[in-house]
Amino acid sequence: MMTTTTPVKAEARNLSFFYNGGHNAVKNVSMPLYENKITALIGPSGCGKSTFLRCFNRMHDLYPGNKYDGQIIMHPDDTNILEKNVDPIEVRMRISMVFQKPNPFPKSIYENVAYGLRVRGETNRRVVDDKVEEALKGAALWNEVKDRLQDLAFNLSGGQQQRLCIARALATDPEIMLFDEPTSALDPIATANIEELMSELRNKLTILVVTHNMQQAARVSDYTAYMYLGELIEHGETDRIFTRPSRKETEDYITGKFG
Ligand SMILES: Nc1ncnc2c1ncn2[C@@H]1O[C@H](COP(=O)(O)OP(=O)(O)OP(=O)(O)O)[C@@H](O)[C@H]1O
Repeated sequence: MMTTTTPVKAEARNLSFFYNGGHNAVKNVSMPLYENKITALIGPSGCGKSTFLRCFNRMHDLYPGNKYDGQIIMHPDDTNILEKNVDPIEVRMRISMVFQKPNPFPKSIYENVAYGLRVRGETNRRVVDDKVEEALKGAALWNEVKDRLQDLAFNLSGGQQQRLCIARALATDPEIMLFDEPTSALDPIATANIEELMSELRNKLTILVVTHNMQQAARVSDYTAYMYLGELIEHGETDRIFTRPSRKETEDYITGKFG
């Protein structure tokens, strides 16, 4: 049984985010990500789920004029990853991201997975080989690609490409993985594979996943957060959120009366 003593891996503290021009897409959100747990973010289109998720790996830094307010604290080191003096590249090694559509680089399967290690400056061939193998195994793709590591990544199926992107994200040993609607471009079988993989990955890292699919949130997550108009309406254990939500807005959304 889960208890309130579950360790917190990271937490948003009074986090707000403003897009260039001032649009306030995330409003004063405080929320924990429990360690070795999957937290699902649900809510109607445009409520700020992706914006919130992208704060965790400083994706918004890539566009000038965007502004964060508040903190995202990583534990156990208590680093506020939004601090100006924290290197966003390092943050992205610790907190990696998998996107909605598989987005492999126009490189070989091997080089896709080795990418983060090369960025880190790893040149030892043996070390890179081992890491690539480990990451592909971690992403349940090794058996399918071990004899064709030099093939172009684009030759893989959509579901394989998404697992390759997970392997690429795993290669730098992240502590947290962010998934932004990771299965919305995939068929039901590839979706089931990714969901199973997420459940396994939870044993070694912490996951935050945005999903439109409430069945998916109920199936894969330990905690669920419901967002609306940039605000966090409710956060709690998934079983409770889906059976006994404490806010009327959450109930209306999950029962399909709204959104
Ligand atoms: N690059 C951007 N510049 C300005 N506003 C943006 C930008 N991206 C998103 N927004 C706005 O921020 C708000 C939140 O968008 P966001 O994509 O985070 O919502 P979402 O809940 O993930 O939606 P969806 O489920 O449709 O993906 C929306 O009002 C959106 O129009």
